Amino acid sequence: MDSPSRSSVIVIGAGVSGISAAKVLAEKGIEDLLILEASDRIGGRIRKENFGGVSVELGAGWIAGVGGKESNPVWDLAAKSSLRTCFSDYSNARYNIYDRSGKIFPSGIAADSYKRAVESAIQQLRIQEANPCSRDLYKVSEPPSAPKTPIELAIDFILHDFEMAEVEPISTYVDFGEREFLVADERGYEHLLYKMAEDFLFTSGGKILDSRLKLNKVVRELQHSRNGVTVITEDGSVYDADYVVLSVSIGVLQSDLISFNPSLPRWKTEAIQQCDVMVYTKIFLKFPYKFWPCGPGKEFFIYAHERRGYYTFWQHMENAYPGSNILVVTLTNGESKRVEAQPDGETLKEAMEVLRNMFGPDIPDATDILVPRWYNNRFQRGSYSNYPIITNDQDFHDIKTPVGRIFFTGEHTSERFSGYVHGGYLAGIGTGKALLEEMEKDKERKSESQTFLLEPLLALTEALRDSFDWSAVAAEVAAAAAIGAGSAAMVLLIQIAVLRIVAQILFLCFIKQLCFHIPNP
Ligand SMILES: Cc1cc2nc3c(=O)[nH]c(=O)nc-3n(C[C@H](O)[C@H](O)[C@H](O)COP(=O)(O)OP(=O)(O)OC[C@H]3O[C@@H](n4cnc5c(N)ncnc54)[C@H](O)[C@@H]3O)c2cc1C
Repeated sequence: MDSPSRSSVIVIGAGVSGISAAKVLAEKGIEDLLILEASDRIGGRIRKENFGGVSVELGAGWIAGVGGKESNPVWDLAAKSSLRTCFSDYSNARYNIYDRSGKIFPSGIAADSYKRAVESAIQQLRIQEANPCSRDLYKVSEPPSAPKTPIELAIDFILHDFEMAEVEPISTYVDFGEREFLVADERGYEHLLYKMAEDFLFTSGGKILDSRLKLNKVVRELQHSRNGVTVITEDGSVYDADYVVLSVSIGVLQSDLISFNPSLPRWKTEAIQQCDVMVYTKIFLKFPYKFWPCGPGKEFFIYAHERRGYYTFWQHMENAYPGSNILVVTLTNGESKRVEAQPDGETLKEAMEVLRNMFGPDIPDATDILVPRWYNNRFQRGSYSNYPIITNDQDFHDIKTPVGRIFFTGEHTSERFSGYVHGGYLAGIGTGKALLEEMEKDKERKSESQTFLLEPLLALTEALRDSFDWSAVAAEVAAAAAIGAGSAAMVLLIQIAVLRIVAQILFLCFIKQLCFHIPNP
């Protein structure tokens, strides 16, 4: 447990948005800045792990949105940090759709089904654009019309759960581009965060600056008032700050991990509850050798099953790490939650059965499996925010609007890029700047109100002091003495005189106090 301390700003969460907000503040000279992170590492949903001899990305893996008119800032950071990436195009997956007997659907059938599914999704979008009140009509994993055949189900899953560009309302997005690059670097995607933070969170020897970043600090309560915020962590530590930047995920905001005292206003809690949370799970399987096709256009393949999203989307890691013999299968939402709740051995059995359906009974067993659990992680509660495709501007506005001295950031507060690393990065920068402006305004308000009110109040104090008639009090006391010692009248007069002096002193003290504690207007 730490002893109480006070900072100008406390940032809660050391994911990409928390770090980018903190960087903006640190660069503008906010020295007493503190980051509190619940887990034992920085990165949040950017997380690498060593598996099967290479670094695999359990969370974000792609730098999405490259090659357009505007430059994606995360792509720029990656270039500056010499992060190794490889081009990755999962739209090719549509030509590698396997049925349950291991046959690949002829490309004509696949292309036709795909075209029909895209057209139907776009048609739904148009209906929704014309009738924005029906926003609940169209949500991921609630396909507008229920497709019947396994191939249609598989395509529908790919289109909606992977939000492929064809069905996104592109008009609302700044064009960072449609190309995607897979991070293939042993240092992991998180290397970008270490690079971002190296100037202000680490010593020159690479050690964490304990005065700036505290790990394993699970924030449980925020007590806030117009004068500041008190942050209380699970281990009983108490930290005071003028402002807090809260960068935890939308899933955490929807959970009861952090309580607010006083409670958040209704407009805020309603906006938070409006947003869906997507669960997206990449399961990694290590094999003794390759048995899947590996040529150009074969990085991704799809399994068409009558159960939507059942081990549908597969990728091999030969492009990123040749010779690694690793396959990745992606599950989402209901299937993710189901798999998170069962032992990994069960998941391995299911995945092997699917692979044997596609590639025959003689393929080798996987030698290792890695199943991330984003939904059951109480510091995440899901993978990323998933706003219904047509979302009311007011919801975005309310989700990021500060409540008193608590500022909200995170990928879910990014209107144009929610769900993405660059969304989190840009949201953090935006929140850092907004907070700096607020701090500046606060300073101006304080000095204005002080010069505005302080001077007249001080003048009033002086005038009262000067106008106090000491000689009249002395005369009253002398007159009382003349009337005669011991008389009741004299005692009364002396009491009145003393009371007047005490009242005057108290009044002067009160005015002085008032001058120095003028609250913010
Ligand atoms: C499986 C998966 C795949 C993804 N794929 C991609 C992709 O390919 N490309 C892409 O651009 N994006 C992808 N994303 C999304 C991307 O990872 C996120 O949008 C982004 O990393 C979110 O950053 P953030 O700072 O908003 O939140 P986070 O990274 O979640 O940071 C919040 C931090 O707050 C901490 N925290 C939570 N509660 C508390 C508490 N009570 N007290 C203190 N600290 C707390 C958490 O531990 C965490 O470190 C993926 C995400 C997942 C999970």
